[in-house]
Amino acid sequence: MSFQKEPPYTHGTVSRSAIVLVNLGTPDAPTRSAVRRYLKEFLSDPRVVEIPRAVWWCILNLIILPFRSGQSAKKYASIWSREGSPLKVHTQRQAEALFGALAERGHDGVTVAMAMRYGSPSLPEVLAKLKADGCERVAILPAYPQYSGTTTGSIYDAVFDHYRAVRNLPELRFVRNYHDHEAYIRALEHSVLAHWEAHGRPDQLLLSFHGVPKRTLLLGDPYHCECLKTARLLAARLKLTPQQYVVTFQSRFGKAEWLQPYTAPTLQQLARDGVKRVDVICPGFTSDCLETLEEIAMEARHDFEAAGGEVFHYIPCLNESPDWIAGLAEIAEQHMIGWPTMMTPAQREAVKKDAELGREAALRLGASA
Ligand SMILES: C=CC1=C(C)c2cc3[nH]c(cc4nc(cc5[nH]c(cc1n2)c(C)c5CCC(=O)O)C(CCC(=O)O)=C4C)c(C)c3C=C
Ligand SMILES: [Fe+2]
Ligand SMILES: [Fe+2]
Repeated sequence: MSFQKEPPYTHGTVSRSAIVLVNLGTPDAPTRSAVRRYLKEFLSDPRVVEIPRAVWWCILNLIILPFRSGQSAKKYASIWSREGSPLKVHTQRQAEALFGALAERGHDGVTVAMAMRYGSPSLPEVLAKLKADGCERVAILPAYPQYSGTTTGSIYDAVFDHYRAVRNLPELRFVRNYHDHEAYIRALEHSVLAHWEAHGRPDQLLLSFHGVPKRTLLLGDPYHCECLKTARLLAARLKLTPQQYVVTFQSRFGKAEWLQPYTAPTLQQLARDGVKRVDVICPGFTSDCLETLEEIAMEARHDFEAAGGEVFHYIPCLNESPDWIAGLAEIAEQHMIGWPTMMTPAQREAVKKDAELGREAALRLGASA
């Protein structure tokens, strides 16, 4: 292990602060080879699949990647937009809107960047760029409201791994979760109410969260409890009785038991039980993506209708809704307490000048060494 060469510390610099909005990641293109590259990186993360490495290496490389890459590529092709993968497009727009919202709240000196845990732009490249730009304070804001070791925990790993080689570290803050944050629940509530105002109310509201292996719950992962709390808080805001909503888990992967009840069989059962209209919301996803647009809005709709259900509504993710951008700004603000984010133009000028002085000093030192 060797540390990076860095410019010498320049005393008295008014440095910058940054928020990094981090999402899961997505392939670069809806093609077999791009999906394979993405799945290989994602599914090689020991936080995601907790199977002894040698055994998993064989399963992943000999079975999963050869078969799943092509199948998933077809699914990605069905949701791909002209601008690219919906997950990345929404995360980028959220970052831009968050920058605007923070500026409006007076946090002029704050950079907002987006990064992907897998694929691009990668966390290491984004964190390195922030350092090069003189950011000495970094807050990591995962796109996941509910904490899970498989997602949020893995972002912590990637951030720490990156900084292992850095000598002069920034001040670091992590948003661990916001499953019960007032601003998040409020944004969900408004999104559901707006949908019901436009389209009327369903017989049942189904809240579908991404699943994880049941084993992770038994080993202490709080994800399941946080999903249930989100659901309970949202149902209370919507004044729903326990009979009017159901919580399910989707996207099961492999043969092991995952969190139950599963989304698709529940929808089929609801249809068989005579539920005519169901509305589905996916509160654990803050951006629409493959799992919501294909697995829910296409596949799950088909499952419900094929089992006799009549009307299926998918309520979109929070994406760039003004309520959610305000929510993100509130959450970010709470993690910037104590940061000198309200820079005057003179202070910003000083940042630039100090950075130039630092570079010049580094060059002089380099030349005389
Ligand atoms: C193999 C195990 C998986 C675990 C554990 C897991 C947890 C998990 N994932 C999300 C959010 C997303 N997952 C997405 C896609 C996706 N997830 C898995 C597997 C696991 N996820 C796979 C193999 C895939 C790829 C698609 C496929 O081949 O089926 C996505 C969408 C990405 C996109 O490009 O649109 C998201 C978002 C959470 C929140 C989570 C645990 C809480
Ligand atoms: Fe997933
Ligand atoms: Fe899926």
